[in-house]
Parts: sequence; C-alpha cells; structure tokens
Amino acid sequence: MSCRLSAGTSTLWNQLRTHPDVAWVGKDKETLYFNGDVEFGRSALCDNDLEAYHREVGAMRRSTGRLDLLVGDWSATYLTCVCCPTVLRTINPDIKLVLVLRDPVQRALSRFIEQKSLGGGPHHDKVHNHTFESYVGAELAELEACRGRAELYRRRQARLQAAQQGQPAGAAGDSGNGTGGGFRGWGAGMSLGDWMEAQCYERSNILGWSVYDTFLANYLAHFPHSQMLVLYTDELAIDPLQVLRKLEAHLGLRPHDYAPGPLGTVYNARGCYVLGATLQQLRASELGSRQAVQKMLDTAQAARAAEEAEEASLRRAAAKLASFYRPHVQRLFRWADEGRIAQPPAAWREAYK
Ligand SMILES: Nc1ncnc2c1ncn2[C@@H]1O[C@H](COP(=O)(O)OS(=O)(=O)O)[C@@H](OP(=O)(O)O)[C@H]1O
Repeated sequence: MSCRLSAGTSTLWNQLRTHPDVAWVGKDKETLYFNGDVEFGRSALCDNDLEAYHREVGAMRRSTGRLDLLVGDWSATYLTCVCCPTVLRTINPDIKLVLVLRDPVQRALSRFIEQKSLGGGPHHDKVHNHTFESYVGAELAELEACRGRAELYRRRQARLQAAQQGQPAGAAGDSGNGTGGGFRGWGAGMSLGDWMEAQCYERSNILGWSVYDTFLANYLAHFPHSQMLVLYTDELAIDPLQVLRKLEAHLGLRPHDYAPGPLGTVYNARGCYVLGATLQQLRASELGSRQAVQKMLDTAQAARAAEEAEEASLRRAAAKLASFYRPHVQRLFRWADEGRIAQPPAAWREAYK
C-alpha cells in the first residue's frame, strides 16, 4: 500500500487495522522501508535488505498463526519515491496498491500548518518564518526554476535522440508521459528530463508532493490500473464505510463489521477543510502567543482588518497554487476519463477547470 501524506492515511489505517484478516509490516503505521524519506535528508533506500523485509512479513503471519493474513505496508512516502514502483513490482508483481489523494492545495496547506506548528518537524525551519503566502511564493519560484532546468535536459536528450535517428531537431520531442496511452516509469523508459522533474517535486515535501500525476505516471508504467486503487480524501470525509468497502473489494477481503468509533473518527485533524477555519490556526502560530492574539482581538477593528488581510493572503496563495497544480490535476481528469483511475471529486473539476 502506498498512501499520501496529510490525506487521511491515519484515519484509513486506524479503520482498516480492525479488519481481522489484515496486518502490516512494522510496529507502527509506517516503515518507510524502501525510501529513507528525502525529507530527513536521506536518499531512497530501494536497495534495502530484502530478506529482513520478508522476515517481517513472515513474523507477522507467524505471530498470529494465520498464513492467509494479508500483510501490507502503510508507508506514506512510497508514492513520491521514484524507484519504489520497481522495487515493489519485483517483490510482488501482484501487489495491490492504494493511493489516497487529497485536493492538492488543501494537502499543501495542511502540511504547511503541521510543519509550522511542529517545533521538531523536518520542515519546521523552512516554514517557521513564513506565512503561507510567502512560503508559496518562495517555494514555487524554486520549483519552477528546478523544472526549467529539467526541461533543458529533456530538450537536449530529445535533440540527441533525433540526431541519432537522422531526424530533424524536434522530431523526436517528448510527447509527455502518459499522453497517448503510454507511461514511462523509472527503470521503465523514464527520460532524464522526466526523472529530473520528478526529483524537483520529490524534494519539495510541502508543495511538490501534491504534484500527483508525475508520481502516479511512474506507478502506472509499472502496474496495470486494475492493481491500483485511487481513493480521495473527500470520499473518506463523506462516507468512510463506502471507502472501506472499496478497499476490501480491491484487496479481496471479506466485508468486515467495523465499530462505529474509529469509523466516525478523524485522525490527525489539524482543521483546515475550510480555508476560513484555517485562519485561526495560522494566526495563533504566526503571532506567536495567545496574548498577542488577545491584544489584537481587543481592538475589534484592527482584528477585523487583520482577519480580512489574512484571509485575502491565504486566498491569493491558494489561487497561485491552484494555477500551478491545474495542468497536473487536469491530467488526472484525463486519466479518469480514460478509465485508468477513479474519477476525482466533482469539487476538483470545479476548482481546477
Ligand atoms: N475522514 C476524514 N475526512 C477528511 N479529512 C480527514 C479525514 N481523516 C483525516 N483527515 C485529514 O487528513 C489529514 C491528516 O492526514 P494523514 O493522517 O495522512 O497525515 S499525517 O500522517 O499526519 O501526515 C488531516 O488534515 P488537516 O486537519 O487539514 O491537517 C486530517 O484532518
């Protein structure tokens, strides 16, 4: 299983773990076994010890005395790991994959707020002096520059390819991964330019990890779409039981009678479903102390003006990000229309049209 960070993976895990036929490697939710998590400054661990991993799976089955137990891996970092699809396919070509995608702007905002409020968080230093708007401005500029450099390599490779084939320059141009039916993954035809572009997003945990199409194309190059279930956080919010039923059907599990407790619980909530609701959190962290907030609230007019300014700032950042993500989300729409992935929520169509 591979899930999206900040997309409701903890909620889904807490629900599915109560299924009697399901277990997972490692003690807690995530092992991050095949990628050391770029965010902690370590590179991918795709060559990590395979025997030890298999032993963990075996130990889980032995400890329960159930050889038929379905053992999964809930690492939320595998989607953005470029070498992971190759590894997972080699380990188990029949693996069932599950991705949970959240509205890209909402995911980025959720991650930003989390890292801003988490003193020891891996990205805290990058964000603690920023408002969301200033962070988006700085990080997007870096991402765009990185993508521009990747594009130079992509063009150069296309020129060389055209020359080798005796074609005029530009004839062997890159038609775009995932267009016209074919996907090219890492170790499965991915071009240098595509790889470099994926690295730009992979190394940008807060904004880049919401560029889902790049990472999904890599998985779709390695696995038929029947092995990949794409879920959306929106459906988890509306009808968690239906999501679990989809998961069970995908994994070949019998339907389980889930307890209402975990089913009705939202885990790891930081509260930003509605932009307005996020403001309180942002305000508390940006102003530093409750007294500062209180002082400001004492002057009602100043508070209202500040609130409006913050709301406007948040909306500007969200709009800027939405235009950055638009072409990427539109590729997801296309793949959904072609029947390769589940249809994204209607709200996405509206937000990214
Ligand atoms: N059922 C349901 N419906 C809608 N949204 C939900 C649900 N469960 C969790 N969430 C939201 O998902 C965010 C936490 O996701 P993760 O558990 O994957 O993140 S993490 O592991 O803490 O990084 C976190 O988002 P924010 O509150 O916006 O930060 C949760 O509120």
